[in-house]
Amino acid sequence: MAKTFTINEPLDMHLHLRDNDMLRLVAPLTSKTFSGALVMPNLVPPVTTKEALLSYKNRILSACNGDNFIPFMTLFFQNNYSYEFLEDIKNEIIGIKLYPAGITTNSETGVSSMDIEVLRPTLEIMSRLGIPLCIHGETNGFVMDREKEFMPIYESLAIAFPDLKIIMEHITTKDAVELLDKYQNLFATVTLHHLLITLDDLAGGMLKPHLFCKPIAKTPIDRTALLNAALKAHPKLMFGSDSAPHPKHKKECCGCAAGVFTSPIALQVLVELFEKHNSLDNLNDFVSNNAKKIYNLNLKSKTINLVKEDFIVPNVYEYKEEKVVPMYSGETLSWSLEDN
Ligand SMILES: NC(=O)N[C@@H](CC(=O)O)C(=O)O
Ligand SMILES: [Zn+2]
Ligand SMILES: [Zn+2]
Repeated sequence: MAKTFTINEPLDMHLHLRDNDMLRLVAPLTSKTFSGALVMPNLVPPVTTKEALLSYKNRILSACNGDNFIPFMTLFFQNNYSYEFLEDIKNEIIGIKLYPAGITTNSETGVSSMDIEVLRPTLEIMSRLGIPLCIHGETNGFVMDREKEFMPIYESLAIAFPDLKIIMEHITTKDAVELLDKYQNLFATVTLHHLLITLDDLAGGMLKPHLFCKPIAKTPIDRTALLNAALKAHPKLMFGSDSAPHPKHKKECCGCAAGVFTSPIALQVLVELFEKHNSLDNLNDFVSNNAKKIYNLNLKSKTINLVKEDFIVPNVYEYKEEKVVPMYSGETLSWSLEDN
């Protein structure tokens, strides 16, 4: 008999759903298997108004085929948000996402300075209203050092705003894992791919554009630290795939866009990984319970069964003119979704 594993209310706490046909293509691949996901606001233009946020949420829901799925919406951080605006939008959002300008895909209108005094007015309002702050934490230094160089900024923010929940998004370093235990108000997401790959997988042999993302994959020491924290379901660490689809022609070209597309394989590979390390007992915490506690989420029940049967990852997912290549395209995974 096939071996099975059950995940209750899986959550993806860092997801890019894009818009238009790409949204129609990728949203069902998450809404089918996850109970909810924190949706990133880095559209072009970014989500900065209540109207844009609510209409994006409606477009997401209509792309989800009626699945039992909650898109947790985020707003793109700007320094000029007023108390009235944030109080009014508070119940529609799970958090606000801050990007240093130009540091990653569609972040051009992000903040041009991480100076605490510049950020203070908005962060004080968020702190008072209990709105979490999600951050893409990289400087514009040497690419392998960008996250490490951002650590003092996380520390200053954690100290200056003790009541503000700060989420270090898609952490990739041992330094970030260690910082989690230093400040009560610091939390983090980690992706699937950063638990699996290092810079070697991306660029050690033939260049693999589909593994290129920001922050870039780091060293074996970093990967081990991330993996150990995930496998023990560190209570301040949540699963956030950072599944970031880009059209195939924008990945397989000169000037490859940053982002790894993992939505359709995430749960299967997580089960495989946690099984391999004898940690399946912790997987429900890592992929659901930790996020529920950190963000105080109430969800409708949703049970996802996986079976130990081969799943051949499609070479490409397509809808109309859109084509997107998933991580592990064409490879065989050892776990599948039950109804696949
Ligand atoms: N991770 C990435 O490499 N890309 C993300 C943006 C982000 O999460 O930084 C995207 O939107 O494509
Ligand atoms: Zn990012
Ligand atoms: Zn992202």
